[in-house]
Amino acid sequence: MVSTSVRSLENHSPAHICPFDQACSYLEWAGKELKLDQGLLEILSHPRKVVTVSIPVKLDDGEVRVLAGHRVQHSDVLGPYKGGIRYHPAVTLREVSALAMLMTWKCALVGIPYGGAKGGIPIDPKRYSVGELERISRRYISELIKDIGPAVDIPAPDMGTSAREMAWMMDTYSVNVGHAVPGVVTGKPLSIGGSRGREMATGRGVMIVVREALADQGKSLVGVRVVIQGFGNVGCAAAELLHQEGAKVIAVSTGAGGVFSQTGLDIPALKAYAANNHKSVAGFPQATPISNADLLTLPCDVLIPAALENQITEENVHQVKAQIVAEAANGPVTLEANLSLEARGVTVLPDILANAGGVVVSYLEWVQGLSYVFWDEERVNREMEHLMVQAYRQVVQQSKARQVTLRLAAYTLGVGRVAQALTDRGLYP
Ligand SMILES: NC(=O)C1=CN([C@@H]2O[C@H](COP(=O)(O)OP(=O)(O)OC[C@H]3O[C@@H](n4cnc5c(N)ncnc54)[C@H](OP(=O)(O)O)[C@@H]3O)[C@@H](O)[C@H]2O)C=CC1
Ligand SMILES: O=C(O)CCC(=O)C(=O)O
Repeated sequence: MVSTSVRSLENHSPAHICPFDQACSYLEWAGKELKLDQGLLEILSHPRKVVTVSIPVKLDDGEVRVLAGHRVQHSDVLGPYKGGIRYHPAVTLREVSALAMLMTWKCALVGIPYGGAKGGIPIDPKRYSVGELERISRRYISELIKDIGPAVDIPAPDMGTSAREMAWMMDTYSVNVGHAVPGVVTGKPLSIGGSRGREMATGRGVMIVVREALADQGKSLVGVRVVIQGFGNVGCAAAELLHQEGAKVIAVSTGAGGVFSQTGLDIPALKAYAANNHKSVAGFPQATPISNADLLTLPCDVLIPAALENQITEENVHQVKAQIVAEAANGPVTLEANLSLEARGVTVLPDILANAGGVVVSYLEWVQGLSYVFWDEERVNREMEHLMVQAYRQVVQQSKARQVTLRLAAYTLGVGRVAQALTDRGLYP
């Protein structure tokens, strides 16, 4: 019944493309390729649990506002629910449900023992003070106290949240249960059991997967022209690491617009500039301003959407000129646009593979916490790289074996593993 309610909710997605319908379409595509029973697909297209809580918050000026806080738990067939928490004005229950489903396939694909979940609050964090954000985060987690835990559901950062919010959430959970429980969230500060390497992990995973895809085409990262939409946790780390490896990052953007340089941007200087400019890249010297729409259609070798879903659609896909599209964001390319890119021979590195570095290091953080042994950054990066390269290779192998694109290969692996586990556990038929 829960999923019926998710499916019947109105879509308020900005581009009028429903992220949950998109996620279900990708699932149906994989299910068809795997010849899964309709009943099994029906189970997989329904989140197991959907929670929406009210978050009353007293603002600094004395006004009381009641916010909605969502947590969608899609599947726990392979292990505890796992997935980030998003603070963004466009958050809806359907979007969170889509992102929760993607987490399930992602964890299964990279072989970590988790299910999938996601959370979100429809707010623009830039419009709230630090004190207000702390009150919102603490109340949200208090309301979800019975639904989360280190063996039940483990949140992490996503858009608009970071180690700071995870620390507040870990503290609130711990105070409620009466003792410190670092394992209830990942992406925490190092001081309370976070892992070295987590902050850069998603961007590092993107760099690794792009590097492997280029190597399969007989190329290296050196001199490759890269365009990145989004300069937050993921986009900035990807830019920095690709720049370090010799790639030429020619354009990046934030919500307010982007900057472009034909000869390549000085990424360390741009990072420092954005840090002092409210995280915006606008006005960066020695670069030309560019709109987000134009940035997506720049001639380049690698295009990395690292912001929101539904950025490459039927409307603009024919103008995309990249040879490789690496989905650092979740769901940035619609199914129709993906088919169009694939038909033109563009290599699409799908989200559940390309951005899995974050959840992989979250897993390594959880493992370190449970064993009370913490690793140096070199070891974390090595273990992560091993899992990412292994997943990439499995996707390539599946693509060859089934004669399908990397997208369908990744989805058949992720969905197929969850379907197998569901059957083995006796949950189906
Ligand atoms: N954090 C993580 O570990 C992981 C994140 N992801 C995914 O990566 C994506 C980005 O997440 P993350 O980097 O953490 O989020 P952040 O909040 O750290 O950064 C988001 C970036 O995207 C920009 N942005 C927002 N809207 C637009 C827009 N319409 N056009 C261009 N840029 C825009 C923001 O700019 P501004 O500040 O102006 O709004 C900001 O630079 C999301 O899809 C997320 O789900 C996936 C796996 C793990
Ligand atoms: O690190 C995590 O647990 C989740 C990261 C995430 O939300 C994602 O991969 O989309």
